[in-house]
Amino acid sequence: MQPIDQAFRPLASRRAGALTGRVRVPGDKSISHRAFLFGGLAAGTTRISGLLEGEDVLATGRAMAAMGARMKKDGDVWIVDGVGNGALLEPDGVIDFGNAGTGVRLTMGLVGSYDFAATFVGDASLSRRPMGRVLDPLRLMGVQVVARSGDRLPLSIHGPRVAAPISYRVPMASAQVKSAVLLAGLNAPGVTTVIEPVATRDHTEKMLLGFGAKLDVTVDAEGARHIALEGQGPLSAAGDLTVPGDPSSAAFPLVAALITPGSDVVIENVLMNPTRTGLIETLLEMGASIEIADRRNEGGEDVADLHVRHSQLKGVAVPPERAPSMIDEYPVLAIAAAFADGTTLMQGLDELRVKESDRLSAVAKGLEANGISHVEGKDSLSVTGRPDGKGLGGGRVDTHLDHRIAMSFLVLGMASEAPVTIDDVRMIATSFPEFVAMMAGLGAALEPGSRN
Ligand SMILES: O=C(O)C1=C[C@@H](OP(=O)(O)O)[C@@H](O)[C@H](O)C1
Ligand SMILES: C=C(OP(=O)(O)O)C(=O)O
Repeated sequence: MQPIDQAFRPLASRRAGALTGRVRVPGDKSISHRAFLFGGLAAGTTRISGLLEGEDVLATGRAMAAMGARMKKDGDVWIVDGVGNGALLEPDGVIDFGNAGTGVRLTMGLVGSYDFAATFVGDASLSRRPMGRVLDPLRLMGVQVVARSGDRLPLSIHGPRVAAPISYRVPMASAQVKSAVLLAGLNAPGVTTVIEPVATRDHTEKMLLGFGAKLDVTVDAEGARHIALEGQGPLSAAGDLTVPGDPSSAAFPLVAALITPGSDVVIENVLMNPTRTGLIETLLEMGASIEIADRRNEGGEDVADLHVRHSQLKGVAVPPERAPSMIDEYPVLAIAAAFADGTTLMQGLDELRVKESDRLSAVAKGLEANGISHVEGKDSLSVTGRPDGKGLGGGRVDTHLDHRIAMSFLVLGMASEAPVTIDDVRMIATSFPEFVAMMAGLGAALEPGSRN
């Protein structure tokens, strides 16, 4: 049967020998969203280099422009003129965030403490994802919400005349929820505190400090982080801001090189913030040859060049407490595990069920279609590998509007015995528009696939 959406663009990936060369992945997606958000909010001009121009981040840029920020490009640099803290304008129309969970959740937080209405929509994937995790703390601050049942998009919010600062303990490991509450606190009088029992990526805290916010982080006896933000203070433009390479994008050429015999690849300028390096740690435990070269600090973040060579991997148990530092990397770790000697056990994966797709189920179905031995649990996945790749591949993978499922299974096809086809390549542009060209430049064979 023909797919209903005639625009689906299948892509096939087949084994074509070693991957070699030097590459630079695009800017970090989390930092790029925040660069547009904080640059658009802070008074003055912020010049952003290395910004990821993926669809998710551009949606955040458009949202900030709809609320009064001005942005333009000068060569490779984005120049953002912000409105000043507390001075966002009511958007005229509906704000469309497409596929972007980070974009919509952080922006809902940011505007939640404004006495105006804002309406948010997204694509079919985003409209299935839970928004209650952000709306619940916003309601405590006095925000009115009209949402589809189950707190899903499309939804409208209207902030109170004066938002109440709150102290909020984040019930799940989520940097998006932490950030949404802090951003709402920027326009509330007094101190808003987020208590984070499990540490997640810290870009919001670091960048808010860089923009001059008064923010204080302490750790209690149980190890929970308390992030206290003083609301309604001035935010001033950060001047020049450089976005380092995205470790979640680097994960794809990294795993592709590890599993494809003869490969030797350097990935330059990768963010090495410890809240983001769980995949590298895990792959090193699996026996990966990854040389972390030229560690340096750029704009307040550690970066390094990763020199990766094909390696014989072995299965490991990934500790569940590592999940927040590699949450977006489990799909591609499952592909690395398919080539490891023995079984790789991944636990603590409940959050994977509420990403762009139910990633636990999407990965398991993709592994199934390609002859990879695995067990899917409620919040776990174990994968048993075939180091020679024999008998692997030959399947067609449903990507469910999920860029990371698409890229992970294309990486599988680079080393499996039979080719792998994904149903649709388009979502890759949300986070890594250069992926297909970059991988082809390293020697991968990617070509249009058949529609059925
Ligand atoms: O704050 C961020 O920039 C992100 C946080 C994570 O989501 P959760 O907060 O839902 O874990 C991650 O999966 C997402 O890609 C980016
Ligand atoms: C989960 C992701 O993004 P988001 O939540 O921003 O859609 C991701 O990029 O893997």
